[in-house]
Amino acid sequence: MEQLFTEKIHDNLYYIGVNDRITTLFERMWPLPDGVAYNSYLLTGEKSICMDLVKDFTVKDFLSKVDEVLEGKPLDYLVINHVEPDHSSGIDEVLSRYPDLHIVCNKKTVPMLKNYYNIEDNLIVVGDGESLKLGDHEFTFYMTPMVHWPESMVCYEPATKTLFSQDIFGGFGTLNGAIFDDQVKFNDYYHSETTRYFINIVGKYATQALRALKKVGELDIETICPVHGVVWRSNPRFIIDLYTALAEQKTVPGVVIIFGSMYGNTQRMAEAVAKGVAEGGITDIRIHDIANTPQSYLLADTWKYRGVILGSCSYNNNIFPPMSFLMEELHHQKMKNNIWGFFGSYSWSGGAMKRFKAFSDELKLDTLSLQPEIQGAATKEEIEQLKELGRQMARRILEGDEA
Ligand SMILES: Cc1cc2nc3c(=O)[nH]c(=O)nc-3n(C[C@H](O)[C@H](O)[C@H](O)COP(=O)(O)O)c2cc1C
Repeated sequence: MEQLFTEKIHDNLYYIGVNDRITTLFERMWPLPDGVAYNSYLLTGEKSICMDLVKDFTVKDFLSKVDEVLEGKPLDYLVINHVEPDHSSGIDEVLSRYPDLHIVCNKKTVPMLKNYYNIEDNLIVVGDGESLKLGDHEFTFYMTPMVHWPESMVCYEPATKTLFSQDIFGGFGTLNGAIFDDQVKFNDYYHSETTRYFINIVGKYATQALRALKKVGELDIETICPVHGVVWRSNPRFIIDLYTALAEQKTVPGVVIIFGSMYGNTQRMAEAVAKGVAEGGITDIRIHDIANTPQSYLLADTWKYRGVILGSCSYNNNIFPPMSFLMEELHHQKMKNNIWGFFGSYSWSGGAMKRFKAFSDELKLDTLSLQPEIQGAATKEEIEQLKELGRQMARRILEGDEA
């Protein structure tokens, strides 16, 4: 069991979240090498109000924290900014402890609460830009649809300039004793875990995220309380700017090469391409074997690097299946700021290169003209061609930098 602690954020506002060090894959897909926190917040005063809940198996710790702050007083309201079960599946136990609890939500949340939890009573429905007084606290709600669920909203308390931002501004990683941005070395660890969280969870809704960030950016904010990751009390602008840069997909002038290879021939081709990229003057180059690297990190690097080069062997008249899965996810991401390169290998009638071409055409990708398709083991001349593909990519990236 984790060390239980609550933390005062300011007068009448407490952190009552929990760390999950047990779940190894977020949404059963995205690796959690250092767990994740489910943040929840408790406001006290004339009425007690909880902002979002926690995942069902952590609810016992959560309820202990509620007890610690409320000292036997009842919980009056629960604001559900987002129904995703990592923030709501503890609700049955919370309701059995506090049966008179009223739930504040929006109209899209109502059918979801019925659908997941058979909850229909004691609901207070708020709309976009609407204010609501609960005891001596007053909140304004803003809808942020599809960031990253349809019913997602944020809740702002003007009196304290506090934003309860649900998944927006969240990141992977537990909170290790400290909860505030000024208590952690954000750039050492949380930065990459926040970036990966954004790309894996929110990335495919980047357009909606930009819309939400614009709305939120107009508020006068002193504290941001997200449902994952650190609480921003010293420099909330930092996380707003980081999320905005991610939503705009600002790429760096480097190249990621992702290859799929069963017997090593395509891997050797990837090494030759990388050599060409390096010869072309690019210093930031990553190579991933698609079979060894979780999709989560592949998506993070394709989002990050301006140059993306995919290479694959053929498999049953098609492309290597893990590459097919990656392309399906990349299709959802709708990335706009990359330069793409492709190479394929085959032995008889091919398959990989056809898929790459269809992918590039369908998404109207900015693709390099040289697209080597190589039978079996690459010859000396073909290795030179692969290096030229790398050099072509480097030229495009560096030209772009000068422009
Ligand atoms: C199970 C399997 C299925 C394959 N399917 C095809 C295919 O449909 N068309 C083709 O041209 N080559 C096919 N190949 C051949 C490989 O694409 C070819 O051997 C390639 O050079 C393998 O590259 P690698 O050494 O990087 O794994 C297949 C190979 C295997 C083992």
